[in-house]
Amino acid sequence: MAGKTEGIVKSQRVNQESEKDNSLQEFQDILKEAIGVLNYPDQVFDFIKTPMRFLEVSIPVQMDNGETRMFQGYRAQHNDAMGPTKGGIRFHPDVTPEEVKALAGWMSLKCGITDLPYGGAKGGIVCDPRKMSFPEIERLSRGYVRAVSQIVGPTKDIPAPDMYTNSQIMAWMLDEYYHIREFDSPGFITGKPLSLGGSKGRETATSKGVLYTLQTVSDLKKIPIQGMRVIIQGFGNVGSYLAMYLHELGAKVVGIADVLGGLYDPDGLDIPYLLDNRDSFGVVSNRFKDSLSNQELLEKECDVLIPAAISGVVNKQNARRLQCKILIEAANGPTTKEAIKILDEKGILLVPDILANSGGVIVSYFEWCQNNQGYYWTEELVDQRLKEKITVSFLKVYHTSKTFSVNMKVAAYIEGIRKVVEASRLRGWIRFQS
Ligand SMILES: NC(=O)C1=CN([C@@H]2O[C@H](COP(=O)(O)OP(=O)(O)OC[C@H]3O[C@@H](n4cnc5c(N)ncnc54)[C@H](O)[C@@H]3O)[C@@H](O)[C@H]2O)C=CC1
Ligand SMILES: O=C(O)CCC(=O)C(=O)O
Repeated sequence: MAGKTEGIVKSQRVNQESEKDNSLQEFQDILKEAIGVLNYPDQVFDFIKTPMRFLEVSIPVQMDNGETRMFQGYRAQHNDAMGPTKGGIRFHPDVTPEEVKALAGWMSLKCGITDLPYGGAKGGIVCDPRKMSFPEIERLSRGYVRAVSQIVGPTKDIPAPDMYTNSQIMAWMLDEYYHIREFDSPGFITGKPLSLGGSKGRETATSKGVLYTLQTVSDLKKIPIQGMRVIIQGFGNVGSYLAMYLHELGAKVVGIADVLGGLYDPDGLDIPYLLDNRDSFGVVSNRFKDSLSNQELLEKECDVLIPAAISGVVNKQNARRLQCKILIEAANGPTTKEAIKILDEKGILLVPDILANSGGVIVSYFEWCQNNQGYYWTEELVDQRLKEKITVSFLKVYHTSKTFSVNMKVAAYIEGIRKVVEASRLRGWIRFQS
């Protein structure tokens, strides 16, 4: 085993589970607070607190042993006033209807903040892809598309990757959709492989977006990225590319974690080595001997803490012990509302998920535009437009937080809600005096 990382780090085989998933309640509580700041009537809260459409499906899948197993799947469409709905599909054993509904609501706000012509959606399947063969995952992916095909489509609801799904799964889903609809539009799904109409830069878009928000914060707070000590929880699509970019820019990535535990080195981890040795599910910590748990890692000293895995990991149990100056939410919903209050008291700046991780959906939008045009952009153009859009969105939210004297979380909700409500009012779906 080579590199600086040898012998220093490791983790217990502790799967750091979040508190019981409370995402929908979290979404609704902050929604209510932001609607109060905007002085909108209570009916606005009732209008957007839950998705306008929610589909639950049972998917029969033939397993490799010949038996049929049933899987539960969901698709939530939060609000389509701004355009077709948009959002990823998550494969995870802990997926619940409430979580999918919250994730769809967050997508609406994310699209509102970033000015995308979409509403929010999200899908999920209760499964553990780490324990399935590729043919089983393919049959499940195709079965999901058959089950939800009535409500999705390039002008209705456009799926994409999320946790434990990737471009190969998008390719199977696209192929299945073609069989069902006989409508050859690659714009049915984004995050596809390049050879099937994917966009350059989508694979790295979410991590690039997080990086650009961090660069803006670094300028505002005068903390240079060079030498910045960063801890990242999650070493999958988002966390691993982010670690690589930060490492290349001279930051010291002192900690990373995956589902099995955390690795820590105050002198900086050997990121290229870890990238070369992680498996296809973003796990690398099992290559090292135990010394540190995933939970302990979050509490280590650093300048910037970036949860990039699951929800609820920063909560009232550990928030007081955090030692970072800035927390950037790359995952969806990693910080509970009680924890956000504690971070406010401690003077820790939180950059919220619906802003920080919006790079993924921004480049998904670019992919959909390219599919609709049939004209494909260079990686430089994608990157330049992503940087521009996410930086403008960041500054808008930052300005709103100052105008209303609220934290960045509430400010981001305010910006998202404004757009969803404006589009809904113009359509005549909701009426009120303001
Ligand atoms: N992929 C994308 O484009 C976007 C992803 N996100 C969010 O970012 C987060 C990560 O997504 P991806 O990187 O795509 O997922 P991924 O499936 O590529 O990687 C997930 C990573 O999290 C780790 N992990 C899983 N459970 C964990 C736990 N209990 N404790 C610590 N680590 C754990 C895994 O070991 C893996 O390293 C999710 O919250 C997702 O919703 C948000 C916007 C877009
Ligand atoms: O790329 C997309 O359309 C959606 C990505 C996503 O699911 C998210 O931002 O949480």
